[in-house]
Amino acid sequence: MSETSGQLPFGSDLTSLSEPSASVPGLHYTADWISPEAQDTLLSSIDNQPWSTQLKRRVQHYGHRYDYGRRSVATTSQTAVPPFPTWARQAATRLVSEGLMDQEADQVIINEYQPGQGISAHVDSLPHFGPVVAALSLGSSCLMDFTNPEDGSKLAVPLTPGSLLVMTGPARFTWRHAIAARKSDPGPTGRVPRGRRVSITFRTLIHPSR
Ligand SMILES: O=C(O)CCC(=O)C(=O)O
Ligand SMILES: [Fe+2]
Repeated sequence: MSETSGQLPFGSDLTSLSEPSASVPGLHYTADWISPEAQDTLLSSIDNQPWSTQLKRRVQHYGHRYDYGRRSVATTSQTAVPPFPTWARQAATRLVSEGLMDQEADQVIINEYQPGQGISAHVDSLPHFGPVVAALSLGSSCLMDFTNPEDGSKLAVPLTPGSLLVMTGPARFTWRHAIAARKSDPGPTGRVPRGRRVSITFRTLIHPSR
């Protein structure tokens, strides 16, 4: 794999991608972190939540709400933010027991992407979130684009359903991550159409009261 750029193999046969960290220091990818059955169960739990389906890009927070517009952790609406459901607590505990997070996550965000939707390049808020960010992918695959603003290095990481992506060190603090707003991704044998993707991101808050 190229050190600074390139596209990893992407397609239905992608089962053994194991080292995007070879190119992005601090990035750890685990395919099949949860089974297909567990993915179905999680998606059902998420889909049975009584939240709005009217939002263009559906977002749900647990534990605390982070307001991307204001770049702050919302305090006024704390009571409107549900505590972790059991499945989120179990996953947060597992992340610690497997040594992937030092501290148990106390904030979870769920993002839903319909084909054509993405997320612009960013670093998760440095003042608000701790040193490890872990994202679990459900539903459709997609490519996540990592860019190092210091030297322009790029890497596209395929996120397959059931996979876990953990960002630490430079991957967390320096590199930007993004998902292009498009309906398909380039693959080795042509375009790979996207379906609905749901991600669950686990983070720790540095200042929960701010
Ligand atoms: O959808 C994802 O996997 C990533 C979401 C993300 O980067 C974020 O909410 O900060
Ligand atoms: Fe992010």
